[in-house]
Amino acid sequence: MALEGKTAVVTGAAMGIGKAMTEILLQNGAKVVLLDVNATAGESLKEALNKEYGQKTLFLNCDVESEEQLKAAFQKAADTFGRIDILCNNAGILNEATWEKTVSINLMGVIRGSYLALEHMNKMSGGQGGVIVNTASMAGIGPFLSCPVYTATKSGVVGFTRAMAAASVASGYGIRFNALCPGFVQTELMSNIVDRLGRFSHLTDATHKLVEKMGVLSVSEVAECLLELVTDETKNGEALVVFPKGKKYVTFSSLLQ
Ligand SMILES: NC(=O)c1ccc[n+]([C@@H]2O[C@H](COP(=O)([O-])OP(=O)(O)OC[C@H]3O[C@@H](n4cnc5c(N)ncnc54)[C@H](O)[C@@H]3O)[C@@H](O)[C@H]2O)c1
Ligand SMILES: CCCCC[C@H](O)/C=C/C=C\C=C\C=C\[C@@H](O)[C@@H](O)CCCC(=O)O
Repeated sequence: MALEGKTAVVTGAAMGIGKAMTEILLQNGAKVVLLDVNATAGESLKEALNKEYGQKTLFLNCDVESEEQLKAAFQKAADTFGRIDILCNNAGILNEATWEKTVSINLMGVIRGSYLALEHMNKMSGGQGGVIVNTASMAGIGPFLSCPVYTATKSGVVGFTRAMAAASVASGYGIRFNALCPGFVQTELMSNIVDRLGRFSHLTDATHKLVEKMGVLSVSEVAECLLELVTDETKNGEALVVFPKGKKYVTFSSLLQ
């Protein structure tokens, strides 16, 4: 998929991985609608990006926990740029103390965004198709001992993404669905780890040891992998794991073989 003339929506776009995703999509010719609850960071980033890339971005203050806000944001995106071709369901938090909120944002927010995007992208209802990339985590592939609920949300994102990829093929939606599964990435989400682990804060040292063992990625390394999942039209139903040493497409064994 060439990105010139295409429009992307990125959730959690104001900082971290979402900001890097936004930048690489702009660098490759797409228009980008940034959605985030952090209006200060989002507006500031939009201004900076419009200076660098021309009027090719829109920032909308949007909470992925809200069906109403997401619905309005997708409509504004379509009204402004005429189409939605790419969705990056990236917004996410890590907080085992507020685990219901973690589920609502990380998993339910991805489902909400995917279903609302279908209304605009689905070839069976007048859309032009496209691609949806859901930001999961390496914790969505292997259990992360100090974050069981976070692990559950990311495992759910992987499962939902793969099922939607199959449903899309069977239904003729014309939309590819892929999961992006980074290891540890240097962002705000990795700050104050002890406070994020809630009842598992006694496992902070074990977590730090895992970080040391696995290393830490830059947001740019993750964004490069997003670009691959967006532009390579052979990729559908994939889970791409990203490590500091490289990347790997996960092979899932079939239960029927
Ligand atoms: N940092 C890592 O080690 C790492 C690794 C793998 C996966 N991830 C995932 O990557 C995604 C981005 O995380 P990050 O590391 O860039 O974190 P971050 O905290 O730096 O950025 C997250 C962004 O999402 C926004 N956000 C949070 N809740 C929101 C909501 N309800 N609605 C809209 N926006 C919201 C925040 O305001 C922020 O701008 C998350 O899904 C996270 O689980 C992170
Ligand atoms: C505290 C920061 C949280 C960041 C969350 C983010 O999503 C990153 C997750 C990164 C890695 C998760 C790794 C999970 C690994 C498990 O599969 C574990 O079982 C691997 C054991 C590795 C080993 O000891 O050989």
